[in-house]
Amino acid sequence: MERIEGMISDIVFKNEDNGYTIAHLANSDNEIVIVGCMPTLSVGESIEVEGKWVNHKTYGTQFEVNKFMPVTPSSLEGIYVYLSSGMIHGIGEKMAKRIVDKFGVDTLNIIQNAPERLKEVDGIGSKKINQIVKSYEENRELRNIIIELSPYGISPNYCMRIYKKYKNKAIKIINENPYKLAEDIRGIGFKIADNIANKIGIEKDSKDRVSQGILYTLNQSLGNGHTYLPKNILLQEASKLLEVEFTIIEECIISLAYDQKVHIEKVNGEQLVYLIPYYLSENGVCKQIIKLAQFEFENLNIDIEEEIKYVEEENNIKLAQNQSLAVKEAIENGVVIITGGPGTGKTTTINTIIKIFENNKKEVILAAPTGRAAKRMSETSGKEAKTIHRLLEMGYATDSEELQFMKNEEDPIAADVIIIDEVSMVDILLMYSLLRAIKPGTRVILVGDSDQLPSVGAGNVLKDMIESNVINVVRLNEIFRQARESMIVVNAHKINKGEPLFLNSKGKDFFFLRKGTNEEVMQEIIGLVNERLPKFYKLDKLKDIQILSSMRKGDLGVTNLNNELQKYLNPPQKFKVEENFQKRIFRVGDKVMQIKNNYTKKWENEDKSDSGEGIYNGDIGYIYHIDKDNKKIYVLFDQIKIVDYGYDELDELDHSFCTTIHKSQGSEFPVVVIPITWAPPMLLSRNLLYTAVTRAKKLVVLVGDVKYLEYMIKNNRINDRYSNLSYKLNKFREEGLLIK
Ligand SMILES: Nc1ncnc2c1ncn2[C@@H]1O[C@H](COP(=O)(O)OP(=O)(O)OP(=O)(O)O)[C@@H](O)[C@H]1O
Repeated sequence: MERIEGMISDIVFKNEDNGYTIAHLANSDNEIVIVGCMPTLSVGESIEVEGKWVNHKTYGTQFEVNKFMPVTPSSLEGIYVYLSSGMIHGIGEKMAKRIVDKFGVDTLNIIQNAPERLKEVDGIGSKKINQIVKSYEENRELRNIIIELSPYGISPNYCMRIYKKYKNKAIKIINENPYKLAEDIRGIGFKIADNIANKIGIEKDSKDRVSQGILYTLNQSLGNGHTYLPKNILLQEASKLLEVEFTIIEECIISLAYDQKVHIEKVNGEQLVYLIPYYLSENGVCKQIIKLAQFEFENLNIDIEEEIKYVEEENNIKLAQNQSLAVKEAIENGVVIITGGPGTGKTTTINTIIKIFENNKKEVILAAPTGRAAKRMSETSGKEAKTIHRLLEMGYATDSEELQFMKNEEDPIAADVIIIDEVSMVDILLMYSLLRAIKPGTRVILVGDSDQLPSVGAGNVLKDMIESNVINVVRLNEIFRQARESMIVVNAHKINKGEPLFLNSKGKDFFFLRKGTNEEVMQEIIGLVNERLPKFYKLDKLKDIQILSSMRKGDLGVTNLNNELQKYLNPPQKFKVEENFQKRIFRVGDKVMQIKNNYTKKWENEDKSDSGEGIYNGDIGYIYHIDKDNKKIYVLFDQIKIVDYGYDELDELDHSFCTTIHKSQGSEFPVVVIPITWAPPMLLSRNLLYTAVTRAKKLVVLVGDVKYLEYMIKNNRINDRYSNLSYKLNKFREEGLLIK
């Protein structure tokens, strides 16, 4: 039996007769679906459930509840979480437990009114008491948040997140607009915010509530990649959420449009509703691409054929017809897209383009959407490549607390040619930020593989641009001899075409190991990564091998795989310091991943002779040192960058012995191991398999049941995204604004 604690964020179904309930339970790790007899459950309630994971044929992985019990936020657990949260200097988890064991519910009262009594706890002397009292005072705001929000069922853990986000403005913000919590705090949904609003006395059909519900619905849809929602879909979704009539929602949509919070666009008689930044970005991308593409360049006075020949001789290759075409298009046009799968010569083409421009004294700048993709581009081109964020000089403007791009139309990037790699990962907002910072006259070359997973953020930018037929596109479709020898490359192309794969050819680099149950798959993966692969291929088990899973939850999901793999790949040892944090163990030597962009996170090398800023979503590092006294974990990224994380920043780190396929986008690893087992159909998709397989450079090992592999190859149901970019590019062209 497993136990999970969390807060009820949604009740999906309740049978009033027998109490059978389906609900969402959210905690700091994730949100899960729980099912069982829980007749008294209400949204916002903190509970602990006991039961087991099951796979439902239609609804996927669920937690079947045997027993559930309420957790009162002001209970000992709450006080313990508050004390051990890292907010109170001088108290760690063990000390917090000793204090709570000693004083129980009276703990906070003792700290405030009789701190001397803390001496009754082992390990606390006068110095520590002073520290505790001082930070207790400093934490007045957090305490107030806990007191104020506890009655709404918000646990201290969430209070801490709220505090971290809003600091001392928290109470004011929540009282003015409790719905902001749903937008800003991971794990708090609209329903919980709505619960607070309800208790504050906000009416069900009040304009504020309905407007917030509409904005929330649109914000949620961004998570599915949509840049807008058709009005009829928005009405349905919002009325499900708000339980009010369509007419009220419609009125509020109009008034939101009037207040310039949303934009309503009519397309072929249908109304589409956008959040403003997404509307501006979609239009902005169209306009800017047009300007860049329409620019009439002065003749470079070069013989392109000769230039290509020169580079070919220098590198002892002969470009394929489409590679030469790509080079020509790049030289003659303001904008070109070069697309192709693995091994089709994108890198070779980019390098030829760079050489020709540089031979002609043109300044070429390279960039990619992630740190890892930029690093790889630097390695393959031998020339510095930046992240797009760095290229756009993300930073703080004077008098502003918001991070923004310093490069824009007023201060554009100075370059003759800008080449962007891995464009499939660029979302609509970033594409607009990039294009608006490029002045007409600069050539833009966008390179990517449109069959990879689309960007995490909204939009389907690369695919839409290609499908629009408005921008010059060169498709590289020849797989070169050298690449053809790799079954990884050959099979990747087969996956794309929906064909059966070549598996287990002797001496090759693509294997499928058949295993039946989840337990067998798990044991096989552990055996492979811990012993057989490192021994046979002389690999470093942590650095060279990456396990990728399509899911977070379940036996073979990322969370569980990480827990299991940690036991084998970095087991506890006497000299290895470790720290428990929210049910996870962080241990020196652990492989970890930064899970959100942190543009201002500082790093230094060991002797402090080099330093910089920025650790990005998906960056992988290793725990290097844990300083328990100062509550800090030091992580080493890229072999030189040492970054310290306070215990209150550990929600930015995940273990990464195994990561999701989504997070692996833009990265490459020598060896990739992927469990292939049952998962919800949307996670058994062709492009997820394609992205996972193409991350490997030397070896792919799939472990599981071949029937799911076959299902994935056939399942080409790409989750459609609402995006209007392709349509708009065409519209502009029809109106004569774009000369192809
Ligand atoms: N015109 C060519 N003639 C012969 N070999 C080529 C040619 N172009 C590329 N190759 C070779 O084909 C292989 C794949 O090329 P390249 O690395 O440029 O492709 P890519 O599309 O960037 O691949 P990936 O996405 O897998 O990195 C390399 O070994 C490269 O040397």
